[in-house]
Amino acid sequence: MAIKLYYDLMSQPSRTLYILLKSLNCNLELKSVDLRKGEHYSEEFTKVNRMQRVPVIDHNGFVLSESVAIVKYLSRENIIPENLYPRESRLQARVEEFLEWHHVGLRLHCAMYFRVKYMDPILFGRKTDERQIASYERRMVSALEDFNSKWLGRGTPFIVGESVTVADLFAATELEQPRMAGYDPKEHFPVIATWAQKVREFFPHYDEAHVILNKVIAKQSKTSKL
Ligand SMILES: N[C@@H](CCC(=O)N[C@@H](CS)C(=O)NCC(=O)O)C(=O)O
Repeated sequence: MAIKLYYDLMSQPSRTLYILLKSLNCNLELKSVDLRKGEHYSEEFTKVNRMQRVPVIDHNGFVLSESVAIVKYLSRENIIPENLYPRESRLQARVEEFLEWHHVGLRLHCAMYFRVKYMDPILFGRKTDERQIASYERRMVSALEDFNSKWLGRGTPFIVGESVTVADLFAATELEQPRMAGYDPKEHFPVIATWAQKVREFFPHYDEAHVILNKVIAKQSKTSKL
């Protein structure tokens, strides 16, 4: 039986699951939910996820939201292999230590900067106050400094040691998001740039998952040059 993935490639945790599940060659059924068209508010999708958010999986009738809960479940079901989600207790704890930190330590700040600078003007048709943007940017940069020095930059190429895990994928897809609002963490943090390139090279579907995002960025830079 297939795993259905409800997703939108504009969503960071959706991209994580898309890249991960595609790389596993499992029987994957993709169910696109276009957030920009408000498809997540439809009656049909609300029946799938009462929280009206992506990503969601449906594994043989078992429906689950929240990306971290999803990767934990798929690991227990032996769908995510051990190299990406370690089974050894302490190694697994290290991955989960990052996943716990990630949501409030990194994702919150990158996502809020993206939301305030990029999404709000689109959604509400008004420009956000520059001081407000600067304040969100400061918080994001501080989070990136922590990520750069306290999770990376500790002498190993990846967040948990010598090889890629889901922790790296969650972080890498998140750090793509502020690029749409004009801030590329790779341009400011060389350690992040080196690590991000390795994560990108590891996952065969990484670029494919970022095609739409890259198109948005390319369109913006074309418009700003006019
Ligand atoms: N903690 C959730 C976050 C899910 C989430 O916030 N999804 C966003 C896209 S990244 C969404 O569906 N937003 C729709 C909305 O807020 O209306 C996870 O990790 O899966």
